[in-house]
Amino acid sequence: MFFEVDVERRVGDAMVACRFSAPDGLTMLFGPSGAGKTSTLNMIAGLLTPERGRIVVNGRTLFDSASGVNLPPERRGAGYVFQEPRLFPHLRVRANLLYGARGAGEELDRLTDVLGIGHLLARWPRTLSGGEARRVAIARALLSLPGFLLLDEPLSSLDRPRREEIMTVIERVRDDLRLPILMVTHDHGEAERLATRIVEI
Ligand SMILES: Nc1ncnc2c1ncn2[C@@H]1O[C@H](COP(=O)(O)OP(=O)(O)OP(=O)(O)O)[C@@H](O)[C@H]1O
Repeated sequence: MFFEVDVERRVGDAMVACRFSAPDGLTMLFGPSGAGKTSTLNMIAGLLTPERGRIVVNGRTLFDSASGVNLPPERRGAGYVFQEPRLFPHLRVRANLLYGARGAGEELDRLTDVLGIGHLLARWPRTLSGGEARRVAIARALLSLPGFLLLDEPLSSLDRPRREEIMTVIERVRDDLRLPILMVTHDHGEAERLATRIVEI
């Protein structure tokens, strides 16, 4: 089973509850603004602690309130592409990509090629467009050789040709690398095309 998630927690005034399991492929979290999609990703990444519940990814228990398991984020193996790219502003693009990278040099070359960011390596993050920064964030997450991917609206602020390219990258990660992927979107077309299963929240 790729994901077995059952979490609950109050966030501000809202009660966030999410429960699903996914045997394989890409799971799409779909729901209205404020429903708790980002909070759910944060709980799975270990950035927010559920009040109650259990998170198992690829057979590894990351969190279990009943038995007191709560792995720290760095031991969970998540590659997280946040809603905003969150690049380190004091590091050029190349250093951002290499931060936490565990892949070999060829992997950097291959990914920069696939994501069309090879010409940006010497730039500072503040000089990137929204779409460029997002592509760097996706490459950075993949270069850490994660055990699974959390993608929070990774295609927003991209133009149509670039969206197509990134969707192809995501499909490749889903089908060739067979990494468990949990992704958030508001877009029906994206959900239909990429999702193995859709979880309404
Ligand atoms: N730091 C915070 N303080 C108070 N309330 C918060 C905080 N962060 C989130 N919330 C509330 O928790 C609820 C869930 O937020 P969350 O960001 O997880 O929703 P979402 O489904 O990802 O929304 P969106 O699609 O707009 O990104 C919302 O009602 C939000 O207002």
